[in-house]
Amino acid sequence: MSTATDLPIENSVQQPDDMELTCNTAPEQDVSSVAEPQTMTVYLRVRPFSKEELRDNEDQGCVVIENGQMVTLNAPKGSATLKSSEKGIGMSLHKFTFTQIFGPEANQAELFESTVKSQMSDFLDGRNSLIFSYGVTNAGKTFTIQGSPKDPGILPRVLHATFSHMGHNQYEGMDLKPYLRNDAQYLHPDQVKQERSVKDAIFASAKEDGECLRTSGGSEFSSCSASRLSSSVPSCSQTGETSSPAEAGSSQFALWVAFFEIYNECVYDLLQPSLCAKTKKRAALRVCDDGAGNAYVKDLRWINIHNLAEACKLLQFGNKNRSAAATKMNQSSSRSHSIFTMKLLKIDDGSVKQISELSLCDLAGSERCNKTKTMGERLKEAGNINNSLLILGKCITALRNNQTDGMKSSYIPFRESKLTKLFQTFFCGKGRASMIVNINQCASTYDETLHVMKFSAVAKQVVQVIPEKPLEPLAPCLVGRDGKALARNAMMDNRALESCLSEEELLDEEDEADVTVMPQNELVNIIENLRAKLLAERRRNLVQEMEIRKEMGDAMLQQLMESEDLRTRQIEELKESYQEKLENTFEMYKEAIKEHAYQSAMNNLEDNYVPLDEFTAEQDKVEALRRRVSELEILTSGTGGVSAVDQSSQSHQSGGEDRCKWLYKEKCALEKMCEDKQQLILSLEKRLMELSGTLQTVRDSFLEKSSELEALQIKSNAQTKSMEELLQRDLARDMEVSSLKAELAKLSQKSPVQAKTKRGLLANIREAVTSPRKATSARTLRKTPRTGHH
Ligand SMILES: Nc1ncnc2c1ncn2[C@@H]1O[C@H](COP(=O)(O)OP(=O)(O)OP(=O)(O)O)[C@@H](O)[C@H]1O
Repeated sequence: MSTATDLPIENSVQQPDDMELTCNTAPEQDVSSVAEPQTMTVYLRVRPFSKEELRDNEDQGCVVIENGQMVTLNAPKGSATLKSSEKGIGMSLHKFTFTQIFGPEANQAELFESTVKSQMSDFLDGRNSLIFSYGVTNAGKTFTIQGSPKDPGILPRVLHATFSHMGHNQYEGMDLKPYLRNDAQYLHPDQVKQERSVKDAIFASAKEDGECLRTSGGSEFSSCSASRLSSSVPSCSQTGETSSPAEAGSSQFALWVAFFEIYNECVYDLLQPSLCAKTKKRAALRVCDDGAGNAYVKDLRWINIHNLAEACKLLQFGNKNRSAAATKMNQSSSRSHSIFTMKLLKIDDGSVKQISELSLCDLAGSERCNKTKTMGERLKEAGNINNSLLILGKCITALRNNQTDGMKSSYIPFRESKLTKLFQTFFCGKGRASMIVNINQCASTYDETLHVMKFSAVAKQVVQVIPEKPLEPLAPCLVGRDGKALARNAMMDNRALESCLSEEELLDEEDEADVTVMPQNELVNIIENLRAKLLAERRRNLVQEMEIRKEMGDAMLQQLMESEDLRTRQIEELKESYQEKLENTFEMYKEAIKEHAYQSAMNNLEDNYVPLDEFTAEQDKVEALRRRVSELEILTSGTGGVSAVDQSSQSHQSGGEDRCKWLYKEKCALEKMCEDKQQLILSLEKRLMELSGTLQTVRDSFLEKSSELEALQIKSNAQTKSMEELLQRDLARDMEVSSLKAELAKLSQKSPVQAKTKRGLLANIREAVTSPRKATSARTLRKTPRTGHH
């Protein structure tokens, strides 16, 4: 078994020729019992050339099957691939390996035996499976899935094997029916009746069509396949590959099938009887969510079948409804993805114990518009087909990328197409998917075939985790006749699904759950759960909010304290600076006052200057007077006690009293004088201050005036200069005038006419009046220029 080393589509184009694209090869492995992750199983089937193709020289050796697992693709002449490789872009030869390759000679039985059987076992053992065929149009996809009446494909063989497995243990009740995606429900007898009538109607219609088609020879698949299969194909139980009916014990089985197609992104039920009436427009079905993340087709018709013949009739009926539209490449080309789904209900004691699903999907052709020369409606179809295939490719690439790079979790666009939405569960651990790639060997479709091969190279790198036991959610939830759930496995393994889904997808509101079909108590439970979740979420949010608020409060407090500190420091600094400034100002004032006091003192000294002799004499006088005063004071104070002095100076008493009075008066006068002097000093000081102020003002104004004066001086200097210049010019002119006068005088002395002119205008007029001859000549003289002018 080789290892998976395939490169993604983008990279593989640039690989060197000798590099191989490989995939896991496990043809013989029974994967049903393996719980280990596996890469997706991808088979290749190469169909034989048709006569027309050989005639058209389509065989150019494009596809060379090297061995059971490897194939080489050689770009033929005229293909875009060859042209690109000639330009140095890409290469002309590509190698691919597959789980197993089936050449043109491989028949349907071989294919079934080697491919689908393991998944068949899964299905019969209660696990889900998906098989889809992929390839360009006309590559043999439908042939592989359905086959022909002579050569039945995988689907009839699966059905045959299933009925063989069920044997006689079929549940005949028809009152247990699949419900939603993985559940089952009990039906009322009325509902059972209804089911039967629907089935009969389909079979009646199929019978008519069968007759019609048989006569025209156009039927691809008919009930004759059933008889062919029954006679030629051994059942699984016969080959011992799956559990036999005996092993199933007392369990009974019910097989329900549905057949639908996805056409232009709309889901249509292929088992709707009304479809046979061609005038009626088909009703598109909705893809809903069952509440556990599984998509299902709402209102899809499920038919309970009991044998292969019934299954074949349904297939025939459904095929007729398929949107088979002619294209240039294949007149019977299917333009839709058709899905045939089987649901096997394992019933014990009248209740469903297990439900498994097996879907076979026949994808529409993967061709591109330019090849098919599609127009109008066909172009729209091609767009939708290619889009859903593109989304499938995207999903598979994203799955592979997420799996190869554990750190990566890119969005997987399952919800972007109906096809991938329905297949999603198979890629998320809820079932196994395998792919059968169909190719033709035609040179004309080489480029498309190469694209398909590259896609499959990516697909087979997708890892699937297949559980050993059936998954819990696959076990059914039984819904009673009243619509209430009868049993439910509480364990919902959403983890696997969530790991594949992005948050975006989980919150996708478009993904509507079909609540109308849910029983009431389940809805109540859902509401309760949601309420509990909401409460828990609110609580968590509240705690989170409180924590955030606390954090914010702490941060703000810290910030406030820091700013408070800063402000206190700033205030201290300001206080200090102001204090300093104040002290400086105070010192300045002190100095100024001192200076002023000194100046005042000096001025006073000058004013009150007294010569030294006078001052000494005066001082002596004052001293004498002071002595006398003190004597007198002694005398006056001791009048009563000192009788001796009284007696000795009795005669001088009256004179002393006078003297004392005088001295007292003198003293008072001196004190008054001192006081006056003091007042004078004060007033002088005041006056001095005023004068200083005035002086300052005068000085300021003086300075101002000086500067003005200076400016005026400069201006006047300039004016003086200009005046001087003018004067000089006048002087020069005067001199010129005087010289001219002198010259004139000289000339007048020489010529009398000139002198006469000098006499003035009045004298001239007078002279003209007195002398008519002269006046005429003067007139003549005045006229002359005028005449000359004319
Ligand atoms: N393995 C095969 N052996 C013989 N004939 C085959 C084989 N595979 C396909 N064919 C024939 O090739 C033709 C085209 O096959 P088929 O209709 O299955 O192609 P397809 O891929 O389903 O095309 P589309 O996508 O348009 O539906 C049919 O006539 C079919 O019988």
